Amino acid sequence: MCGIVGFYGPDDVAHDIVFGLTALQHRGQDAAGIATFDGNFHLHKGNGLIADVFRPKFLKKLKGNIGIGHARYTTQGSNDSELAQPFTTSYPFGLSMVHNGNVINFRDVAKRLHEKYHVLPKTSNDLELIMYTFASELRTKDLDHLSVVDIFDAVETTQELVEGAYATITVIAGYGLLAFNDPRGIRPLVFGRRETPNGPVYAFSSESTCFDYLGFEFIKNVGPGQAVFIDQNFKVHYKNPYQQPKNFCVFEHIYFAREDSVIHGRLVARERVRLGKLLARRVKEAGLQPDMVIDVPSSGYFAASGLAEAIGVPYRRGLVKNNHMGRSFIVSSQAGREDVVKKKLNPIRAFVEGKKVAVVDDSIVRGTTSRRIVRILREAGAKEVYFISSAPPIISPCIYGIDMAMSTELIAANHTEQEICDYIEADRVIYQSVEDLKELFSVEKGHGGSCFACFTGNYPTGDVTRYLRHIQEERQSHRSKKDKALAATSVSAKAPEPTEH
Ligand SMILES: O=P(O)(O)OC[C@H]1O[C@H](OP(=O)(O)OP(=O)(O)O)[C@H](O)[C@@H]1O
Ligand SMILES: NC(=O)CC[C@H](N)C(=O)O
Ligand code: SF4
Ligand SMILES: [Mg+2]
Repeated sequence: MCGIVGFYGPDDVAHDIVFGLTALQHRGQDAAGIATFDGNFHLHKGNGLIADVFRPKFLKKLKGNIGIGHARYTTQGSNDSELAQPFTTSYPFGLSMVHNGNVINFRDVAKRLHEKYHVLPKTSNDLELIMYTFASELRTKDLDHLSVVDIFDAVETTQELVEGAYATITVIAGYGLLAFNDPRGIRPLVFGRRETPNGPVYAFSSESTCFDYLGFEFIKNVGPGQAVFIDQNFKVHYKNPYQQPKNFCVFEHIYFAREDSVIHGRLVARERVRLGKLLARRVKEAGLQPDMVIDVPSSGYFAASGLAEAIGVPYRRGLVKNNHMGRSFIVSSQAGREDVVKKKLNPIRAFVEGKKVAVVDDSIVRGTTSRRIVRILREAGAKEVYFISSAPPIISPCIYGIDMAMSTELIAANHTEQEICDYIEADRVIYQSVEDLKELFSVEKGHGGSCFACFTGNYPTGDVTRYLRHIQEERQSHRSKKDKALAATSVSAKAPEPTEH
């Protein structure tokens, strides 16, 4: 995931950036960063949530009427704070860049940068590869008179060379604010504008929800291969330098994006209700007659309400979530995820006791959440528990910016539905069908093409075996380091045994 924003207007933009990132916090909790420019770049980044990283004293230093921000959910490299975005470079121009996504041909891109430009990325964050490819292409232009055509040319070469998913925003010092998407538009990016007494402010954001908070008017999606550049005179330039057929991530609709965001013209909440309604047929075919439908908060809510409506049984909130625990799925170690799930959800016994409960979640990834939930519902007295997933079984890793890259972790990649049901100790497991999902997001229904790779194994960028092999090795080494560190912390954080006197 990752949340990105960029602002350019007549006044300082740091506060807008912080508000914008806060609205996108659900997209990344590992680290956050902001870069602004007022003749010099001002950069502040660190590990943690937006509210922790950007205390008021740091905000004061972030001067400038142009800037970008990032909420990171690590998919490449480690969680170290120096790998947090934005990244900056000073040659051939001052550039500062953020991205959401994942580069999959990073070895080829790194090799070319080295051989052709003698550039060596300093870290393992894939953002550097996009940024240096773009910067290196700018070097080939007339550096005294960089034009909009030159900028879009450099975007085109970057889009041709860099494979994978990348929605990007870049401050080009002294020139303006640029946003471009990968050729297939896998990740979301929207463009908007707000009028102020001093002139217009332009903004880019991963999701439109951020515009609602900040009073921006939506202008357009920055879709497949598209680029938008706002120059120093606040003139907006559009170009589609290099496009491939659209393959927007369908999982953004199922889970990642916020319910109040509109993505490619579709309100996320409404699509989730539709997904819930589609599940009704499967529940009926299985002969299930639940007494109530409950959701796994928060992201299961809309699908649960859609299912309840379609099968004519009451919806209840049967599980209460501690909102301060964050998303378990994007915690980067298994031990950490289990800890979050444990502390996060509490059942309402009076509602579920003695009932046949259909519990709806957006998806089952590793099975950590579902297993725990079935258990707590049974402990609270539920007579039967049917676990219903509004996503189909996830059988293949995502390589486009979602951290479920290891097949070994995906429960549906290696187990039948019955085995999953046994593992999570439910009376029945029901999944959305891939056909129904494809029908809902079909080209005919005006959605354009979608990526369904984690449900089908067909990747829009073609054969990805080489990438998968490499990333699995890399993940394994980061994970084991992380899990060891977490285990060590939980031991040292344990209360000391009372001593006898
Ligand atoms: O099978 P698992 O590996 O447990 O992953 C699936 C769970 O992860 C997500 O929830 P999460 O707690 O991350 O966030 P949410 O509060 O936004 O639903 C998702 O909504 C599922 O509940
Ligand atoms: N989820 C993302 O978009 C991650 C962006 C980038 N690959 C990183 O790890 O920082
Ligand atoms: S593989 Fe799945 S999660 Fe990844 S981009 Fe495609 S649909 Fe989205
Ligand atoms: Mg969840």
